[in-house]
Amino acid sequence: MLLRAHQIKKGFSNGKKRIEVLKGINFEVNKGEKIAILGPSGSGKTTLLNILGTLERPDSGEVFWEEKVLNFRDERELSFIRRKKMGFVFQFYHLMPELNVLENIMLPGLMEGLPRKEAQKRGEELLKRLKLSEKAWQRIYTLSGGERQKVAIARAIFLSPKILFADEPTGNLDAESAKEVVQLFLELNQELSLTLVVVTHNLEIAKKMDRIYLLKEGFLVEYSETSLRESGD
Ligand SMILES: Nc1ncnc2c1ncn2[C@@H]1O[C@H](COP(=O)(O)OP(=O)(O)OP(=O)(O)O)[C@@H](O)[C@H]1O
Repeated sequence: MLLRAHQIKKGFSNGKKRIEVLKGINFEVNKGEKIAILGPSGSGKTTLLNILGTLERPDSGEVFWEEKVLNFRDERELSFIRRKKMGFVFQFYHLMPELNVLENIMLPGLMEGLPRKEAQKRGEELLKRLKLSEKAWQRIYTLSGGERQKVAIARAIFLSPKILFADEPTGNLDAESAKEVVQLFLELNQELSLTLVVVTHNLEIAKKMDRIYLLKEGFLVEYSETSLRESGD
């Protein structure tokens, strides 16, 4: 077991009103597995992903990383796991516009103290793998959405994480680019045994994963194809 969540609860207070978003989530993912999380808008998918990725603290419940319970008060431990073991990809890429493609990809390495030469070598290898070598020196604004997302994925896997969290990674892409990005996820999963947790609204993408979870009314349920059809989500 790589990552497990037990009875996660999380709510938010907006002024006087309090909403309970996650009401007791149980979740697990094994090494090398591909998981999709589906759910209506506002159901708490991002909140859950943030908690699994140690970016946000649950109100109660536990998250286990490789069977060890995480202490959400120990920011040093959390940040170590987040930086070394986890990669993140977002809908709007979150790339640095003032840097070129290669510099964006190298950034996690440089921040971990990797010598520039080594970081550049690794960055160039990744660009080659993604068939984006000729874009290395271009600025981000000159790339298409699909290319930007591939660069974001290269940056996310720069330090060889064990798990990649993707929050609506194709939400801003046309159908063709979305297909390419999903194909890249599947290849990386195969080649690197990269564990994937993908939040998506797209059922076709979800079906490419090993398992699908549905988040609804605060609870997460594992869904089979038949029950997905029946629920209409
Ligand atoms: N920091 C916060 N403060 C207050 N409310 C929040 C906060 N973060 C999330 N929420 C609320 O929690 C609920 C779940 O939000 P979340 O972004 O996790 O949903 P989601 O399923 O990812 O939605 P979408 O599919 O639209 O991205 C929403 O009602 C949102 O407004």
